[in-house]
Parts: sequence; C-alpha cells; structure tokens
Amino acid sequence: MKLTDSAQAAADSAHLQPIPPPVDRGALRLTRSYEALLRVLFGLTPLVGIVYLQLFQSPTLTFEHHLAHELAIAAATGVSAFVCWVTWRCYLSSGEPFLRWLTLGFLGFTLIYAPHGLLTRLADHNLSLFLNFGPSSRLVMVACLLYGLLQYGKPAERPAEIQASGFWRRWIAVFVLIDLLVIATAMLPASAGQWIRLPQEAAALALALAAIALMLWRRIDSPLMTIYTIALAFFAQSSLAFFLARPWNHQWWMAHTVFAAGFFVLSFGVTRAFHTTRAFSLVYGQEEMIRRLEEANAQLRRLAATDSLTGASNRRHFMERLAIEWERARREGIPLSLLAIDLDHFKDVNDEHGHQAGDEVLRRFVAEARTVLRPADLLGRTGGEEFAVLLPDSDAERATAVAERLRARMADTVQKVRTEKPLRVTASIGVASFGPDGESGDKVFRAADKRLYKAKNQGRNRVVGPDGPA
Ligand SMILES: Nc1nc2c(ncn2[C@@H]2O[C@H](COP(=O)(O)OP(=O)(O)OP(=O)(O)O)[C@@H](O)[C@H]2O)c(=O)[nH]1
Repeated sequence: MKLTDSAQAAADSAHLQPIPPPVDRGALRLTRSYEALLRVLFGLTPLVGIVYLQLFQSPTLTFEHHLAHELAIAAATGVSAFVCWVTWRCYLSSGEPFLRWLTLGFLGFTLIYAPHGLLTRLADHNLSLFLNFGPSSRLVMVACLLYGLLQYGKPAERPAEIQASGFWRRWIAVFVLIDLLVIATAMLPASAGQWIRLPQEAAALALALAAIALMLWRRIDSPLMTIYTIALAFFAQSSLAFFLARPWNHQWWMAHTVFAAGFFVLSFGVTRAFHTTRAFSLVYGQEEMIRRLEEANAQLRRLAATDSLTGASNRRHFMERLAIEWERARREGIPLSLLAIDLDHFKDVNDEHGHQAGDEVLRRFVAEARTVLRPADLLGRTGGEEFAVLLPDSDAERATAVAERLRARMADTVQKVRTEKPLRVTASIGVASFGPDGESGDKVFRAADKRLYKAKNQGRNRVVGPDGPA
C-alpha cells in the first residue's frame, strides 16, 4: 500500500514509523488463509471438550451442587443485565438497528434465565420447572441475534421514537409471558419436559448456525462482527452440549461454561463498541481504517485544491502545478504555455441579473472550457472572473489556437442563467509561453496578463498572443 504524501508528511512530523510497504501476494494469501483457519479453530475449540466428555465421561459422575449453580446463574444474570444496559447505551447513541435487537437479546436472556437460578432448589421436585428456563432463554437470545443480523448495515433509526412506541415495554411483557409459559408447561407430566426442552435446544442450535451462515454469506468480517460470529459459534456448541447432557453431569456444566465463554466474547465486543463508535458496523479493522484514512486524505487534498464555486483548480493549486510543470518542461525540453482569461463586462452581468446569475455564468464558463481543453490541460480560477489555463506540451502557436477556440466557444454560447433574456458572455485571453516570454512562472504570468489587457483595450472578445491579435 502506498503511503500518501500527506500521510507520509504527518508520519514524518510526528516521528512515526511509516506504514511498511506491501508484502508479496503469495505471503499475503498464505497469512490470510492461516488467519481464517485460526478463526475457525478458535470458534470450534469447545467442541473438543464436548466430544471428549461425550465419549469418556462416566454416566454416574455428576456434580449436583445447588449453591454453586445459584451463584453461577446469579453472576450470569447480573453480567447479562449489565451488558444489556451497555448495549442499550450504544443503541441510544448510534441508533444502529442491529443494536436494538442485540439489546433485546440480552434483555430476553436476562429475564428468562433468572428464574433458572432462582428455582434451583426445586430441581428435586419438578425438574422441568428448574431446567426449561435455560433453553427458552437461549432460544430467545439467539433468535434476537439472528434477527439483529438481518438489520445489520441498515440506516440509523431514532431510538427515542422506538422507545415512545412502547417497543421495550411490549417485549418485556412478551418475555414475562414466556416465563409464565415455561412454568405452565412444567406442570405437564414429567415425561413431557424433555419434549419441551430438547426441541428448543435444537432450535437454538439451528438458529445460531443460520446466523453464522448469514455472516459468511454476507462476508461481514469487521473486527466486532468476527467476535459476534465466534460468540454465535460458542452459543451453537453450548446448545449442542445441553442437548447431549443430563442435568448435573459434566457435559451439563461444560455446556454452561461454553455458553459463558460465548457471552464474555460477545460482551467484549459490546464494550469495544461502547468505547469507540457505539455502532458495531462502524468499528473498522486496521486495514480498512488505513484505506478509509487514505480516501479521506485524497478527498481533503482534492477539496483543498479546488475552487468550490466552479470546480476549477484554485489559485494556490494552479501555481503549485505551474511550478511542477515548468520544471518538467525544462527537464524534458518540451514547450509549455499559459492562457490568462478574463470574462468581459462581468460586472454588468452581476448588476443586471444578480450575483447568483453571475455565479452560474462562472460555472458555465468552466464547463464550456473543459469541452475545449485536453485532460492534461489545467484550468484554474485565479481571481473573481479571472481564469488561467496551463497547456503542457504546447508552444505559443498551438496555445493561441486553443485560446481562439475557447473564445469562440464563449462567444457562440447563449446562456440561460436565471435571466429573462438569454445572455452572451465573452472572454478576453492573453497567451504567453515559457522560454520566449520568461523563465519563471511569475514572468510568464505577467506576459500573459499584459496581452490580456491589450485584448481588453482592443475591444474585448479577442485573443492576443506573442504575435499580436490572433
Ligand atoms: N457573481 C460573482 N461575481 C464575482 C465573483 N468574483 C468577482 N465577481 C465580480 O466580478 C466583477 C469584476 O468586475 P470588473 O473587474 O470591473 O471587470 P468587468 O466588469 O468584467 O470588466 P472588464 O474586465 O473590463 O471587461 C465584479 O463586479 C465582482 O464583484 C463571484 O465569485 N461571483
């Protein structure tokens, strides 16, 4: 990647190490593939533990410890309530629709998961009442994460309006209703418990896999969304482990741990967003950041070089280019010429038709001039209604011919610029060349200006070159 001039200058002035030059394509492809593999391997790490326990755990080994479970669920609920609040703050700040659904996912999880801890002691009497809050909370959360993903990249919305519409209240009511539903279904015969728990676990697993597939399909790979995918992979594997587990056995505890790990990874992403842009889609990777900085730099340089009214080069940029082109012309022994242009009786346009009409005439002049000039020629606005053209690789004769074409184009152009009557604005042009008229930009400019005023004095709407009127 080439470091732009201004980025280089900024790096130099701050005594920073410049960005290293690009590495060869082969090495880049290899390291990128390895990085992709690392993500996959890291995302699938829990699977090793899950498969190991499935193959080798003793069916009689369990760890039934109610207090440990209560403490773990209390901590999980507390952390998820906190992360829900941070996500909500991000949403309020950025209005990113994705964050609305992420907040909702955490909110649903918190409200539905809490009774799972609170009712631990009932495990011996009604297993479903204790157990089934878990799969319901995971299913709700993953469904919100998937729906949020469908909202990813959509334009920001107004959080205050969403709040006023009763969105949050409605959903809190839905989550409380789900809690009541879990309680109601727990009253069914004990054998029904598994038929309620397992399909939910399977659905949570399927939705998490669908979300991962969607991420890959949409090729979303910003740093925070990579974290999001890894969290989804962990949630999917925790649902798998819960599916395979029996209450209190090691696979069951393993499933809790895998879910917690996914949760921690995701909440790390949330705090990253909170500390930076408060929008998941606006936290960029380093490579993208550098590309965006370079684009912004280029845009700034373009703006700094351009006259905002007409789009022609401004005086400063024109003079800079003049020095560069003159240096090149001298080195390579090629001709270089300059036109000094002034619109005729422009004051009258302003006085009779207004300043806005005058502005339009200036813009129109630049548009017309561009149709006459080559891409290599540089058109600059050097004053109010004064312009100049730098003509590389053109001697006085050729430059005079270009000037004449430009003059004729203006004289033939009838302008309809917010005026009742169409008007015609002509131009007077002075031509000078580097070498015959001087060896510096100043001298050549003065020569062209002198001829321009000669053109004015001779009646305007004409071109004066080194040999007199064209
Ligand atoms: N609309 C508009 N007018 C401008 C702008 N910059 C300068 N002018 C006007 O351009 C006019 C220049 O007038 P003069 O220098 O007297 O020249 P002129 O009327 O063109 O007469 P000659 O050059 O002698 O043909 C002034 O009225 C300025 O106010 C601009 O950006 N927009």
